[in-house]
Amino acid sequence: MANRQDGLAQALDTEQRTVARLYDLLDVARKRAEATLREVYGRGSGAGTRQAMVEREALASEQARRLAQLNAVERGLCFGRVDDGSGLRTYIGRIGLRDERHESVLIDWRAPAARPFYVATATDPGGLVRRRHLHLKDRVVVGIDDEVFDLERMSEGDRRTLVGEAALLAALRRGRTGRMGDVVATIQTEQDRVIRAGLQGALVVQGGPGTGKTVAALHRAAYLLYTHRDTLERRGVLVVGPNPMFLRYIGQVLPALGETQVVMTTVGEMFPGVRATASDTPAAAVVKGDPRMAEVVAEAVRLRQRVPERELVVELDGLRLRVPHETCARLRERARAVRLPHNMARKLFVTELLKELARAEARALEESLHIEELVIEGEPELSEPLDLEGDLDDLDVELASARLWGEPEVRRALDELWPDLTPQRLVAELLASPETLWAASPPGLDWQLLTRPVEAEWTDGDVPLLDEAAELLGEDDSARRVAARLAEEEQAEELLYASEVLTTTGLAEAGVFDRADVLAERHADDGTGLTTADRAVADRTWAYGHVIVDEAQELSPMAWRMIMRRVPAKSLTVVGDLAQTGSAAGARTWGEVLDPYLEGRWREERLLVNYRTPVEIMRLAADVLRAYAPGQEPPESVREGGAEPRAVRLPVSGLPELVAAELAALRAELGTDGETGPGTGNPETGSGGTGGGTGTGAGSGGGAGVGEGRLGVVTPDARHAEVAALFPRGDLDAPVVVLTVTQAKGLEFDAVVVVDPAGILGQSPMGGQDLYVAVTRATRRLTVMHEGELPPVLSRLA
Ligand SMILES: Nc1ncnc2c1ncn2[C@@H]1O[C@H](COP(=O)(O)OP(=O)(O)OP(=O)(O)O)[C@@H](O)[C@H]1O
Repeated sequence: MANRQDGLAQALDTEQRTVARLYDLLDVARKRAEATLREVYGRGSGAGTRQAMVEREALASEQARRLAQLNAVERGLCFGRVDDGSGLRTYIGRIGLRDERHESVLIDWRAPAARPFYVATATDPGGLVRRRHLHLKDRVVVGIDDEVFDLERMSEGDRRTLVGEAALLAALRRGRTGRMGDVVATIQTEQDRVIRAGLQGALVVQGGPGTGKTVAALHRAAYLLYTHRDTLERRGVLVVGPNPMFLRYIGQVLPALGETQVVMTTVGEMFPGVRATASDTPAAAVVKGDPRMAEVVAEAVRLRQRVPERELVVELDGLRLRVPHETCARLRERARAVRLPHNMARKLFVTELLKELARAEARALEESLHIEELVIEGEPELSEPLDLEGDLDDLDVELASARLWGEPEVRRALDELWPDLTPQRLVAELLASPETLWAASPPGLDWQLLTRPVEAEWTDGDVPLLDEAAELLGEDDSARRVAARLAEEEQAEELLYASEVLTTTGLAEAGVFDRADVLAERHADDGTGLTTADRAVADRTWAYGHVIVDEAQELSPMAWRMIMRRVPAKSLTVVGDLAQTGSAAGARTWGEVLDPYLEGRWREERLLVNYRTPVEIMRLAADVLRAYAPGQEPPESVREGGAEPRAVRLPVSGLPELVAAELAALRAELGTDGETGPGTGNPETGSGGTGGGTGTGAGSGGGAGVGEGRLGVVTPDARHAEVAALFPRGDLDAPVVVLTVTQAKGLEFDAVVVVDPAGILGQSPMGGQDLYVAVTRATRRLTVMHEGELPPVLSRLA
């Protein structure tokens, strides 16, 4: 025993020396980046061409970005080591570092050389004899976990240093922080396959609750940006999540990994300038998500291209300008035939119709002259009838057209026939008009479910319709382009000013980092001061280099159309669980949603191990799954030994007391766990507080707020307000959060109280799936609160 203790102390000592050296190198790298930054600013801003200024900004931006990255990796810089049979040790960390001789001493986790750390297994160790997990608190090595693949090939000394509780389980024992952390230290082999899959093509990641789909998808984003930096920095990566709450939950993961070129959004936010705040009934959501809605929108656009029944008549200064129905119809066909979007084709229609109006004006004038039988004194009487129309040459017509364009009466008439439309106006007016809906809908579509007042707020289901409309209408984006150019110029000036301030005031350390953060956001290539992400977000037609869709089972066919437009190269990661589909408009199979675009050219990886929900809770969840999604298999849990889930019959007014008791029980549990940290028994407690900042989550450096514990109360939609009113308002970081099932999707809590399971089951045709989602959110404790009878599917709790 004494020997083993000595061996461990020795191992800790050795690792400490290595780690200290790595931090020294990190410090050196930071100083270098700071010095370069200082030097760049020191060159002054007044002198030089615009070209020189742009280059200077680009260099500064690159260095600032580097600095931001070096700062982001402070916690848990190095978390692993692999030994091969020849005695070679390779250290794995959040970033790659080289020593003074330019030799690689720390391998970035995304680099190919780091792969063995993630893929070695007992049956296929890939030449490794040992994998070691290092646990750091600040810059100190506080724990070591070893997995030995080949004891025979280890030296006696090394054998004495073997230490080990599985790093993964240690990571999983932490209390939740309310934010997702990164898991670079404990990525599992099956997840590694997902993370490092090639950039090309579409990959579906199907897996039950808690199998690490989200975590793997986000690490994949970081991996792809690292491996295909050139392409993806220019084009960006889009991550689509189910709701803003979820985006806040995962929002910390990528910055902690040092990546800032990722746009995170929801379907409801994907149309610039629109934010979906209302929701549809399940039945309306199904109709809005139906792929036939593309035809409805297209028909709605066509219906706005009108011709007058008999003739167009415009009254102007006492004259009646008439254009016959046939002429208007011919012009409409001609404008449609160019196959341009509506607003572009309008230009053609309007130009031609103005010419017709110019001729009509000449005709009307001629007629009026005839009528008045105008005889001008001293002039010979007209022997020939007037032919003002025939006398018009092209230039006359053009001039007359321009004049007519300025007449409000004429404008009104043109707008009536072929209006300039925004997507918002088209869709709002469509949904507010039963006549148009009826006329635009194919037979069999329940358009009656869609009607709503014209001023109603947007829903998630409306956004793909707006996007569809924008495609068909086309944007006259000249005003937007001018505005964007002005904004860019303004930003460049601000940057210049800020640099001058920095140069004159000197670069205080804190100032460097503040500035670095700002600069790191800026794009190095174009000198405009906008990041790829900034530009992508503002541009509906932006083509991303890669798109990751999380909780992808929720998306309707119309939402898929919108997403596919954003990624013409069809480089996609689609992450979800068909057993958790809560939206009635969502997916039943992956083929059904993807084949229309990919024709079978997608592959699927399955994640089968649940890292969140303990065995005890999963048994109950499996009952729900069997009842409501009989074809689906629940994942296998790695956690066990937790509390058995229980049911409590109570009125809602008793909830605060129940929640307080659950929280106390949880804290007692976490408090105990907090005493027994991973590895050597050293706790890694309390270093991360509330999970803001760069919470490093699993096994690599604290940040989990152990001992606090978070509890989620999950309610049916209809009872959310009533339940939420019983608790002080809490966001994700608060100890108690009240959520609907939709909001809770993708999130997790140490303890969960599910309120009114019958209400959840009955709230939509997908109520069974909703209940499955609700009961799989807990990492430790689950309580079901019911007022009436417990639904039979939960009879295990009776
Ligand atoms: N390799 C790992 N190491 C440590 N923790 C992990 C690992 N994989 C997953 N986890 C943890 O398991 C939990 C569940 O992961 P995640 O939320 O990604 O699952 P999911 O498959 O997206 O779940 P859901 O379908 O319910 O949204 C998270 O706390 C995550 O940090």
